[in-house]
Amino acid sequence: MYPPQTTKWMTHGEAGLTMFFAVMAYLCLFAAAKAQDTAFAFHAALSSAASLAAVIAIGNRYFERRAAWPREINGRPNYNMGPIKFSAVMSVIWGIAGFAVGLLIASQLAWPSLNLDLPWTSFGRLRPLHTSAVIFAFGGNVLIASSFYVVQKTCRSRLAGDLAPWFVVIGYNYFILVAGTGYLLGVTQSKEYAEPEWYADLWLTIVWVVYLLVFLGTIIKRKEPHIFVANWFYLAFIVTIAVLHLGNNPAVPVSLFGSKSYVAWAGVQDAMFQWWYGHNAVGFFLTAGFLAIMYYFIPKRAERPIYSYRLSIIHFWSLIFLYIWAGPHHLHYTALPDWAQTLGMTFSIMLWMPSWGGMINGLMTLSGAWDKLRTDPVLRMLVVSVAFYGMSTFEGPMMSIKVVNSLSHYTDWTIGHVHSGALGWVRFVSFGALYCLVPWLWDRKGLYSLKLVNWHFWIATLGIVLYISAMWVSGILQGLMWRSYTSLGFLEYSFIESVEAMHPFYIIRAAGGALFLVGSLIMAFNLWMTVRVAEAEVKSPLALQPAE
Ligand code: HEM
Ligand code: HEM
Ligand SMILES: [Cu+2]
Repeated sequence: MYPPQTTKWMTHGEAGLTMFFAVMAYLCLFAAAKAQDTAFAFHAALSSAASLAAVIAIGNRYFERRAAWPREINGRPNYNMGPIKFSAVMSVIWGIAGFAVGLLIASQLAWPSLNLDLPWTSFGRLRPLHTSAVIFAFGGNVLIASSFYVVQKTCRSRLAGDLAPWFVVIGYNYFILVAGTGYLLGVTQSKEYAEPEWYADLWLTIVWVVYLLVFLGTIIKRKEPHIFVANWFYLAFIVTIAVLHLGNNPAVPVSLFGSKSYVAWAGVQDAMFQWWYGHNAVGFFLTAGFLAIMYYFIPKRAERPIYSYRLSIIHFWSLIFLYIWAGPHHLHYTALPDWAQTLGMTFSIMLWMPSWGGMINGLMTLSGAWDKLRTDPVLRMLVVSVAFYGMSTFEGPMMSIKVVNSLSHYTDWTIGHVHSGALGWVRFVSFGALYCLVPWLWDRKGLYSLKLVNWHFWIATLGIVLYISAMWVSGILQGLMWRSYTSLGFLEYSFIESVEAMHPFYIIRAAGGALFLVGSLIMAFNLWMTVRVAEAEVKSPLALQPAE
């Protein structure tokens, strides 16, 4: 916090960060000069420029800010909303980019000539760009923005740290920029959902630790005795992602000045680490974090208390305990010992129960307010997301059963499962949260247009239905074609015949993706107009300015 006197001083954070970035600017410039490959040179030069920009930005902020800020505004803590606004805007931008790349790779699978015969635009490089953009860039920003909002409001305390929250949101988005441009340039450590190379991983580690400190610090100085359940889910998300990131990514760089590294683990241990990570990234990034959103935004929007607070606590502990063990269901029928596969399957089946407990808790929160589904499309989006959550957490345990997996694995069925969770659950709950957050953050009475939310809802829902039903049919068809034998024991179909059979479904999927993208453009327009023209919340002209 700023010292109370009116003479202006640099805070420890401002001075420390300025020095840190000044040193970084120099070191990165040095690394760029010594670089062994062009991608590394590019990233080092970019980081040097970014560090310099950070020094200038911190200096500017110091000269322009006041000497001291009020601790309270109208009897409420001086909440820090600036970094949240930044993250919310970034999430929409990345979301649209990620969906557009999704549509492009979907079209490439239908019409391979769209690969353009260039390395930068090939499916292999664009696919991780898509997955990282939608999961980490869109999803990550929604999670950071909403967690910073929820933790402040439910703890009734301003975000811990002064520059630290800004460091988290800008640092995180810088990580995404480095990761994404790296994929296009062919930099990857070839671990799914953990593709960024060692230097990007190190940077993310620093950012993530600061994120944890800001979140914990805010909880520690809370004025509310109770820690609301959403914060438990956010905390599990932050802590577990840190552990997963550290466990999956130890690597030895070939050179300190080159992008290539070799992962420390080898063979089946590497596979196990990778899917312990991959599965729990689903469990703690795509599930726990968004469940936190569910537990705050649905009650808030429906103006009802959580159906059962006790169930939410049981939901929390059982979910985090069971998720951690289920990773081996990604490695059925591989070199992984059979007992480990069976363990993964068993825990996956058990996982169905807490998942549905959470779903029921979310849906039943609407008891007594069901009529709002008719009038409030934002609430409808939130509730339908929970229904999709229920659907994909029924499908997942089913697919983890070994005999079912022997059909579904390697096929589009998995892709369908992913997108029913990703589009139906993760995206819809995020859209709902953004529709709530933007008017709150910019002090608007409401959204620019609820009608447009309604259009978004129906267009996107149609897109999801087209996407996942096409993948179910093509996945099962693929699986059955691959395992069908003639009476003489030969394979009935060549592989290329199964590829040909997919063509119509890939077109349907691309159409579904296009609809989903159109829906999100409608959302971006609506949110933009909300900030620009929607009626502002009436404020007293004497109201104090919040510190951002
Ligand atoms: C416009 C919407 C979208 C389209 C058209 C789309 C399309 C695709 C395509 C074509 C693939 C590659 C499938 C393959 O390799 O056979 C893919 C993979 C993937 N997408 Fe999307 N996607 C969309 C939105 C999303 C969203 C919102 C998420 C969010 C969380 C997501 C997460 C993933 C993941 C995790 C994979 C990898 C799946 C796996 O390896 O099993 N996608 N997507
Ligand atoms: C109880 C909950 C769940 C269980 C037990 C479960 C189980 C499974 C299984 C068995 C697979 C297929 C593995 C394979 O054959 O390769 C899978 C893949 C996947 N699931 Fe789930 N799932 C659950 C929920 C979810 C949810 C809610 C999401 C998304 C938000 C999700 C995202 C994914 C992704 C991204 C993959 C693809 C991983 C890859 O191969 O790249 N899952 N899941
Ligand atoms: Cu899994």
